[in-house]
Amino acid sequence: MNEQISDQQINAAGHLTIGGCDAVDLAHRFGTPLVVYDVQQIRNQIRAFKQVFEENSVDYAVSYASKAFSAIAMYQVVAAEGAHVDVVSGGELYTAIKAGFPMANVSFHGNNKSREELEMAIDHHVGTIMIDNFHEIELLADVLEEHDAHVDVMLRITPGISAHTNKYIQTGQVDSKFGFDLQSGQADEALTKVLENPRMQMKGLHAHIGSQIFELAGFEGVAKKLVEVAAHWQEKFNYQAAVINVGGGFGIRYVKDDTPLAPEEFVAAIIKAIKTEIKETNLAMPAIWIEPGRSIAGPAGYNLYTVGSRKDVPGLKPYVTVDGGMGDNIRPALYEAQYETVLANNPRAELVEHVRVAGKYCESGDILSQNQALPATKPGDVLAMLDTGAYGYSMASNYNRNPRPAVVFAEKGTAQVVIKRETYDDLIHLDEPYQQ
Ligand SMILES: Cc1ncc(COP(=O)(O)O)c(C=O)c1O
Ligand SMILES: N[C@@H](CCCC[NH3+])C(=O)O
Repeated sequence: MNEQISDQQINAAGHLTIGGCDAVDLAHRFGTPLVVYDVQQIRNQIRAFKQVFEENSVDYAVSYASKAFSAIAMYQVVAAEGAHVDVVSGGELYTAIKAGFPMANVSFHGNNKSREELEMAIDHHVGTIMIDNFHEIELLADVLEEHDAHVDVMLRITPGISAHTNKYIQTGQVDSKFGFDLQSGQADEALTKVLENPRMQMKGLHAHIGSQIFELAGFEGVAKKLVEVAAHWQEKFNYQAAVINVGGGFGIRYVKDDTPLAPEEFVAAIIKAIKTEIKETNLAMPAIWIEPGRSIAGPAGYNLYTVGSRKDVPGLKPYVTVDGGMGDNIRPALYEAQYETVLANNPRAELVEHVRVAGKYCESGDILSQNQALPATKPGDVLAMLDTGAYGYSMASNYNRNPRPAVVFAEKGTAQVVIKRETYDDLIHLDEPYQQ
């Protein structure tokens, strides 16, 4: 029996529900593979983060890292909940613009923003540019001059902290492609350049140590480090940081063995660490910004699949194959990420076997789960993979020319398509015949 499914999520028919909608009905109505978000859960997590700051009387911004899942509908929900967003590309920015997201609450990240992307940000009055490197300082200075514009900026520093997580998703260690190095004096040099430029308003400093982190120490360490840098900048440059942004990375539970604190508990510890450190300095308490992506989008998302073929070989774990796979969720193949999967039409059914949930892609590594306990299944059954809302659809591909799934938002018993399923015509839409 899966502990991630509460009794309230099972309806009278014994089916899994998502946002009050029957998951089997959703699969039949919209087809599979299908990505479904429980919108209330997105709202609840944003509210939980905001509440921690409010209870601690700290000026703050909860800035949803939209790389976890970007869609017009998602920006609308985040805006309605009064959170900010961070974007990392012209495409995410464009989507936020089309959603009518308040541009003052957008932060633009990225370690190689192009001139066109920076121009787009300046033209649309993006709130904050998160400067990552010296090339960007020059490029932004040029764009601001040409557009006769001003903008708030923050400097991303590399805090020199190796977070305890998969090495592919660590970002804060000294040897990282992101941000200004501290020890070699690059961060100081970057600050000098920004302070010299009257078109850049230096708002504060940022660091992000990685993703899917379970341990408090990394977050407390980054909080402490950022205050140290802020104190050093005040002493050396007489510069007062108005904002300290500690990034995101709060780990979530995917499988039974994952036992993270609740995401908002990480944030409470960060606030405490910053408050404690600030007392050791003459700094005024800055605003604290966080950038959670996974913890807002992840637990709210479900991938629904229909069971098709099956392969049994004596002595080997069976393969139960579904109609999606690495094209809609690359994380198991890329990071050996693990998920829980349940039978949507009877999540409480007795578990009778351990199987591999295989995808339909032409790749041996396309296994969504290596060891999933399941009840008896047959072709046509609907499986629901849990906690797929972050970095699932957002990293989806058209490998094997499979169309990407539809995305549905479910709330209070109503379901709406927020991203249509791709069609075969969508797949060839950009193709041009070769004139040979
Ligand atoms: C700068 C920055 N902020 C926030 C995030 C969001 O991280 P997560 O989804 O783990 O909360 C990332 C991704 O790791 C990031 O690079
Ligand atoms: N895409 C990664 C996280 C990277 C976060 C972005 N810096 C994942 O699925 O876990």
